[in-house]
Parts: sequence; structure tokens; C-alpha cells
Amino acid sequence: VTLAACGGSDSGSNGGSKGSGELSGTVTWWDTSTVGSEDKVFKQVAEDFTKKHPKVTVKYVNVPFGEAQNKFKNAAQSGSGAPDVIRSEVAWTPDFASLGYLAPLDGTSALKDSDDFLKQATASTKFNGKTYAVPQVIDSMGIFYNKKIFKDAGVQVPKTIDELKSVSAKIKQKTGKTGLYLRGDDPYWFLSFLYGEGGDMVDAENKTVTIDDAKGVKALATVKDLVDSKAAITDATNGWDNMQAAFKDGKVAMMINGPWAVTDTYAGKEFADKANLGIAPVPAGSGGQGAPQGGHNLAVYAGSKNLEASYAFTEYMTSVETQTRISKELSLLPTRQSVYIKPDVATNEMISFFKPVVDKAVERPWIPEGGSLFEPIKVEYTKVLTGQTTPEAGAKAIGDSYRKLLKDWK
Ligand SMILES: C[C@H]1O[C@H](O[C@H]2[C@H](O)[C@@H](O)[C@@H](O[C@H]3[C@H](O)[C@@H](O)[C@@H](O[C@H]4[C@H](O)[C@@H](O)[C@@H](O)O[C@@H]4CO)O[C@@H]3CO)O[C@@H]2CO)[C@H](O)[C@H](O)[C@@H]1N[C@H]1C[C@@H](CO)[C@H](O)[C@@H](O)[C@@H]1O
Repeated sequence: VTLAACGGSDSGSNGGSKGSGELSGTVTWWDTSTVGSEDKVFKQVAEDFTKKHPKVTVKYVNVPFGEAQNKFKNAAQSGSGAPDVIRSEVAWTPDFASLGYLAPLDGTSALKDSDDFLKQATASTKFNGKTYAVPQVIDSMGIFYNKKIFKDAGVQVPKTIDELKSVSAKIKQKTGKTGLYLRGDDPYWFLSFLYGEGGDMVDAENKTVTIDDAKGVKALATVKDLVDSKAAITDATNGWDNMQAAFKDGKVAMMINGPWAVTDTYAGKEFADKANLGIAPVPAGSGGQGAPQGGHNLAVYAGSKNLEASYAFTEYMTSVETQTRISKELSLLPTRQSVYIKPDVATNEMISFFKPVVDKAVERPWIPEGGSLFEPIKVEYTKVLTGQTTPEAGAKAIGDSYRKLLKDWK
């Protein structure tokens, strides 16, 4: 009896599924979702795979977002300790693919009904004409605001940076609270201000660094002014916890954030009544209005000893059924068009808000170096916000770092 016929597994350490027989063995999945709000749902969903494939054991491992990229690269490079499947942030995917650490998925069971995926979500999964991941969630950013504070202060949601400042001043005067918590230790929070001045990190088409042009300088000056004018408070470290605490406790009226913050925010005392949470587009600057595109894919490690079960797990985790469940339970945005019309999803206010925002979110270049464009911003953005450098010097320093990273770019 050949192995394929009885669908048995080989003797590999992970076990593994051979041929068209029943799947078996272990699939280790590294999830990077937020502990305390998203992780328990993702863990449950992942382990429910075994209901469909009783001979497969799913080993769920939560790896902090800030550590996972390097941890995976080190494990893949050393050939030991890498998971079978990883939640690969949109910028990590071209990076891992260019290093040969991801299994190409074209023609495998991981990719089902791929026309159903949003084009902008698919973009980061392609490298050198092949598909190296499957889109799981897509996101962008908006203003989260506390409706009660806005009512007490008698103000409307700001549409521009100038209105953000005047609304914050009125909130301070009427309620004593600060208008905005502006996260200062994560470069993602700078991007909507950069787009608001009509700027961008680079012009990939013309291989030109643009972040240190006048618009980039103006954007850094804008965020600095929000803090100096006391319209916003910020922190150089521990930004996520401080931002969530300040907003959930009603110490600030607004924060800029994304769908991944919704579940944690609803746990705040100010939002026990979910209706008190408002959501609006990020404010326009002097040169435009735009929010960034982010998100996460699922990718299979090229060295997995259980590819068949890993492909099937990836397909399950990004299926219509699973995306509908994740959207319902966590208000995260699906990457499949067909999921947006499911009743549980179509009636979700957060998803209805973010879908048009995601449709016009500003994409960035899906090149292997794409993720490395953020570290230089992180350093200078925080220094500008805390007065350690000027917008001009900060923008120049970021641009210089980019030109070192992106050889032969102007
Ligand atoms: C500095 C980093 O720059 C980039 O990251 C960009 C990223 O590309 C942008 O898209 C954006 O990410 C959004 C994201 O789209 C959005 O979904 C959300 O994610 C939620 C999840 O939703 C939530 O479930 C949970 O997981 O928690 C997630 C996080 O909240 O928010 C993210 C923004 O936080 O912004 C990132 C910049 O922050 C690089 O890619 C690296 O990550 C780099 N870090 C490492 C680079 C290593 C050198 O290789 C260095 O040695 C290490 O020490 C550094 O840590």
C-alpha cells in the first residue's frame, strides 16, 4: 500500500500529509495579533481547524508584532525554529519572499477564489510574478472620538488640521481635557500628516526619495505644532498603552488609530456604551487628505515539513467563513470582497466606515526595502515631537537614510 493511497504521514518531526490523503501532523502558526484583545479570537479560530482536520494539530504561538519580523528571519536563516505559517505584515512579505523564506503558493490549495481578494490587498503578496502570501486583513486609519466630550464642548469633528487645533482649544477650555493623543513612538502615525501636506515617503515610479522635500518638512512642522500648541499630547515610548489608556479613560477626546484598536477601545469605561465611540476621516492638511494602507497576510515557510497541511490552514484562515467570523468578533476589515456584504459585516459601523477609507488609502511601494523605510521616520519623528531636532533637520536625516538604503535612487 503506497503512502499516498492511505494518506498516512511521513516520519518527519512535524509528521506531515502526503498525497491526497487526509491531512495530518502539526502546523505551527506564529500570530502577531494584539494580546488581550485580538489574540484570544485568533487562537480559537486557528484551533478550530482541527474540527475540519482531526489529524492535524495546530500549535498557536503569539509573537509580538515588534519582534516577529526579525525572529522569523533568524529562524529561517538558521533553519531551525521557524513556524509552518506566519502572520506576515504587508511590508514583511516582499522582504521574506526576496530572501527565499516563503513557499510560492500559486497552484496550491492555499489560494482559493483569489479573484475575490481586494486588489490593494493582493499587491503586497506578489513578488517577481509569484504569489507568496494570502491577504488576511487590510487596514487604514481614522479619527476615533469621544462623542460625549464633543457634546459637552459643543464642537464638531475636525476636517482639517486648523479645525483640529480650534476644536482642541475649545475642548480644553470647556472640559479641561486635551483634544488629541498623537502616538509619537510609531512612524505609522506620521503618514496621514505627510499625505495631508501632499507628500509621500518616496516616488517609487521615478526612484526618487521625496520625504525630505518641502512637503515632508511641513508635515513634521505640523505634528510638532500640534504638540507645542497643546492641541495634542504624545509620548516618546510606550505609545500604544498610553494612547489606549488616555482615550479609554476619557482623558483625551480623540486619537488617530485603526480597526485593530476597536476591540481594545470598546473595553474602556468611556465606551461601555459603544455608541459613544465616533469615527471620522483623518484631518486634511494644507496639501491634501489621505490615510495609509496597512494590514497582514498569511505566508507559508518554505522549509515547512508539512506543506500540504500548511496550505490548507492558510486557506482556512483566509476563507470567506473565517474572515466573516473575524470581522464580526473583532471589527477587522476583510480582504475578500464577498465578505463585505455578509449581514454581520455589512451592519458593522466600524467596517462600513473603514472600507471607503481603505479603498482610497495611500499605498506604498511593495519592495523588499519597503518596511525599512519606517525605522528612519521613527527616529526623527520622535525627536521632532520631543524638540530634540527641527523639522528641517529631521526630514533631511530621513532622506539621507533612504538614499543609503535605496541605492541609485535620487
Ligand atoms: C519599525 C517597523 O517599521 C515597519 O512596520 C510598519 C508597517 O510596515 C506598516 O504597515 C505599519 O504597520 C501597522 C500595521 O499595518 C497595522 O495593521 C497595525 O498593526 C497592528 C496589528 O494590526 C495588530 O493585529 C497587532 O499585530 O499589532 C500591530 C501593531 O500595532 O499597526 C502597525 C503600526 O504599528 O507601521 C509599521 C511601523 O510601525 C516594518 O515593517 C517593521 O515592522 C519595523 N519593525 C521592525 C523592524 C526591524 C528591522 O528589520 C527591527 O529590528 C525591529 O525591532 C522592528 O520591530
